[in-house]
Amino acid sequence: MLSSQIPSADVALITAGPHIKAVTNYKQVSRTLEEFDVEEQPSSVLEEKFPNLTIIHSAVKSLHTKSHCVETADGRVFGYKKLCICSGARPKLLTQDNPYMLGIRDTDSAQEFQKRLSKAKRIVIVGNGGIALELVYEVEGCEVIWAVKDKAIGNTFFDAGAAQFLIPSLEADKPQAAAPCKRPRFTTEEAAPGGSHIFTADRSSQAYGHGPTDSGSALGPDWHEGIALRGAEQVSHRVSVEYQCEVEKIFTCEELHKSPEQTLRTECGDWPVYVRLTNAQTFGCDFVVSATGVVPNTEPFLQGNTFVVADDGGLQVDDHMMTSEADVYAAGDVCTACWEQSPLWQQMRLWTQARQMGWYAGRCMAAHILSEPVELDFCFELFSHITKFFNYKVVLLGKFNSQGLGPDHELLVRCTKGQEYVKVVLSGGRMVGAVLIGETDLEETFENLILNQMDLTPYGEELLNPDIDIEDYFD
Ligand SMILES: Cc1cc2nc3c(=O)[nH]c(=O)nc-3n(C[C@H](O)[C@H](O)[C@H](O)COP(=O)(O)OP(=O)(O)OC[C@H]3O[C@@H](n4cnc5c(N)ncnc54)[C@H](O)[C@@H]3O)c2cc1C
Ligand SMILES: NC(=O)C1=CN([C@@H]2O[C@H](COP(=O)(O)OP(=O)(O)OC[C@H]3O[C@@H](n4cnc5c(N)ncnc54)[C@H](OP(=O)(O)O)[C@@H]3O)[C@@H](O)[C@H]2O)C=CC1
Repeated sequence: MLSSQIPSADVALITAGPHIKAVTNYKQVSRTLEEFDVEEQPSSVLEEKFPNLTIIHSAVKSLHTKSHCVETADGRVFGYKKLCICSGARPKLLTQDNPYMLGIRDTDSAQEFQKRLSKAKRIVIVGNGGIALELVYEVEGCEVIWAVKDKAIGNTFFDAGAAQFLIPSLEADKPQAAAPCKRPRFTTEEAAPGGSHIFTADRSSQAYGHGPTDSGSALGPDWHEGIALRGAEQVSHRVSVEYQCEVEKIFTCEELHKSPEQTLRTECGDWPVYVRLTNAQTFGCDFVVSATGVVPNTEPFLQGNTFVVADDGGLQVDDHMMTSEADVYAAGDVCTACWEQSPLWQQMRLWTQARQMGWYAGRCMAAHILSEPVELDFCFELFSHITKFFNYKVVLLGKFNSQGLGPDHELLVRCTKGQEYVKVVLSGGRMVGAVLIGETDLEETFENLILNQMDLTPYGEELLNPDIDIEDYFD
């Protein structure tokens, strides 16, 4: 964006990773919904496209905001007029430096996971968000113990109703895999019918350890396509969910023998590592995956500077993506949106938002240089995300999980077992959020209803009547 907005300016992209990730097959699905792939591309492709762009492969070691320069690990110093920090995030592991604990973020950590999985008979996955949801569905040939601290699966994306809809997919055999990806999207250095029903719910809603200098870009959508996630056993799916529990202790047999706790010693068997959960169950396994969220990669930028950092560790940015330091912007997973937000948008650390923020930050930087006005982009009006879980298309809109809403909101749900799950969140009779699982074809209509804040009270439950063509209805 920056290179195209100011062709006369020198633009440098400094990256610690060996590859450049590019957005391909971009498709605007509706006003705010977008779909795209993420692929590695040689630096030369981008440099050819933008003659004013130089790509520098080295990690930033330090930032000197007063003198407006950055120093890279290979000893070079680059001055800047404007700087945008887009250093992403890294896995927030349960424990650091445990050889039996893995996080998944980039190509290298995904390959390490794949390698260890190929020899594994049982793994424990901790966490209840995006990565855990993907892994429990994709992993085959290995028993999976999934420890979640909530009452239902997928708390970051779903409520208990949607979780209930998805659970049978974990228990059934997986459908025949789709045509395999012709080529892997990422490389490493080395290898360049049930019946429909409708009801109104009640009113209360219900690996790693890489430092910043050796971290690669986060994997993109469909990262597991093209890599086999198969363990050492002849089983398809075998997932046991341990609800409402956290990890109390992770230990090896050797540690156990030295332990004064007699009771624990009896739990020792042939597994390399053991996980004791707060529900008093202990599981031996080959390794543990900590899929417990991310921490923004801010380290090399903080020292000697006075950035205001948000509670979640991200660099605070205003509605122009500016940090508290002059001429320094931030976008993507590393930043925390601290402007007065639209009541229908919230930040989630996702590809979609990283792309939108990067694009908007580029526009803001250019506008500031050219002394032009710039307004907060429309994409921040409404939260929207398209993804896939358990082989279902998933669309999330607005306050899809009733985030921040008081008790006076209403949920409408329509569910057809094995086919679709549709949930609408209404506040004061107006639609403020929706979860669409399956091929519902409702995203555009619901997006419009959320954006135009039409009073839907007269329609009541008819809103989700499967016999009414809602698209026609609101045309
Ligand atoms: C396994 C997995 C699956 C995911 N699936 C999805 C999905 O399906 N849909 C979705 O929307 N989101 C998904 N995400 C989230 C998404 O990948 C991230 O939100 C997104 O990549 C953030 O983009 P970013 O540019 O801010 O950070 P990143 O993609 O992490 O890029 C940060 C870049 O900064 C570089 N860097 C870091 N420190 C330095 C330094 N000191 N000097 C120089 N360079 C540095 C890194 O090398 C990297 O290139 C997934 C994440 C993971 C881990
Ligand atoms: N398809 C998609 O859109 C995908 C998106 N992603 C993104 O990639 C990033 C990394 O994914 P992921 O690591 O799954 O992060 P998420 O933020 O999605 O989920 C983290 C999960 O771990 C839980 N958790 C946090 N701390 C602990 C703990 N100490 N013990 C047990 N559970 C804990 C969180 O609970 P709580 O919320 O209560 O803190 C939450 O359920 C995220 O930004 C995610 O949005 C990843 C994969 C797929």
